[in-house]
Amino acid sequence: MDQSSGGRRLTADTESLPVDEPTDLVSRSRELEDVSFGAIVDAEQESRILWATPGGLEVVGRGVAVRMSARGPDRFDRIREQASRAFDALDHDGPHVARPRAFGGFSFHDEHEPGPPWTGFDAASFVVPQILVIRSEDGTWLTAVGTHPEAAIERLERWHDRLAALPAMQPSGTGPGVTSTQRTTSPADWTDQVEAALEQIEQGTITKVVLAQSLSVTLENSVHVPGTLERLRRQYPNCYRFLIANDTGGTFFGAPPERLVSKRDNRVETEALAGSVPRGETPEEDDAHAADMLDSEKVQREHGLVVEAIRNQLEPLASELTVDERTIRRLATIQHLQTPIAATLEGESHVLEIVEALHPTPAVGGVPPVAAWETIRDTETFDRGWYAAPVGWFDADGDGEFAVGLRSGVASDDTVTLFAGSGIVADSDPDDEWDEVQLKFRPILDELR
Ligand SMILES: C=C(O[C@H]1C=CC=C(C(=O)O)[C@@H]1O)C(=O)O
Repeated sequence: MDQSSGGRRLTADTESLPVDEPTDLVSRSRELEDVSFGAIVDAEQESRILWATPGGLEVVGRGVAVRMSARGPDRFDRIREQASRAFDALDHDGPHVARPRAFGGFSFHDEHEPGPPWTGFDAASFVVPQILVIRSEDGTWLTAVGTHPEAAIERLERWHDRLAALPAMQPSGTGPGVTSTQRTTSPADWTDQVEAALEQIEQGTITKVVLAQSLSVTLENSVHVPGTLERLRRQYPNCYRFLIANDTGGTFFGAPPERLVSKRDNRVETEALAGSVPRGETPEEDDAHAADMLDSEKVQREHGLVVEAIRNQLEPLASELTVDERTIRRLATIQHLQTPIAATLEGESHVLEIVEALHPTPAVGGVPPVAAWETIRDTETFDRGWYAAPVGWFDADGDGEFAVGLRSGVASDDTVTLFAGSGIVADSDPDDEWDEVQLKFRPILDELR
């Protein structure tokens, strides 16, 4: 079975596919002349993905060879079970860089029920696309995935011809224009929310919580997400870029600065990214803001909580763990405090196990995690959906890479809903935190204007 429209659905509650039935995924690859990635994902009502890393890997995918989805607290395990059914008998003929991967992500919390603007975004959902174009230092590759060799080869050849007919370059265009914006949280509500969180911090229920806001942006014209991402690439070249479009019309996209995890064999790299100051108008002003952040006891404490939580989560899985020096991460509109963290895994782990262990770090959740989540749930008046949650890919070996879905928005029709948050610790000032959240809306908002 190899349906062009839906692919095989491996949902957690589908009992018709026995757990141990090997599925026979076949993939075939061939090298390509360069093609326009934007043009490949420029389709409507079809599942599409785009993934690009600061390290230089870029992937676009179309169609669904296999779909995996799950809900509930064991959603990470359920996806892994479905992945092993899909990938165990994989027959890939092509270089390693061109291998098939499953792309997707998770909602922030496992209680998530998809509804507008998150229609079609389950608590966990991944696809192995039927067509992948992969660009890296090893060249540009086209990979076709099917359920038997003839189908994969036929698809490969058909798409090779089709891509040759596409423009090699596509203009990235201009923003669609903003008609109006609507906040979920007024400045007065925000002050109340932050003060209530500060009270909880004083009482000792929590030490840190990341509170977020959402901003619904009504557009003059519908947004062209691939073009928006191309413009974001120029502004934020050292950030991830992603697009996940499901076949019901919703597209989650963004340019997050934060890596949740990358895993290759037994090597894991992650980071703590927390603490923010604006960019300055001049290099001197930039440096002064950065120096303020380095000197701030409050920011150091806020950041330290993230480093400690990541260390505690990774240590039981690692034979060696290194925490690097804190540095300044400078982006076009904001600067952050960043600590790279790396580990060698003790045994064999799937990247999804690491994702599960780390998410949510206190850079997007809080300390302690359960009480912080309760504060988020009781405070925020909107659904975080996939905002601030893991988004990325894994392969048949259990390797993969995930970013944190920040500096992001979900687009449908003429609306994009943006999300941004900020870490609240003792001594946080509601007005400063408000300003910080507005800065974090800017990457996407600036490209929509
Ligand atoms: C929660 C967000 O940012 C996180 C990442 C970097 C700095 C952060 C901060 O300083 O609060 C946040 O932890 C967001 O962008 O919505």
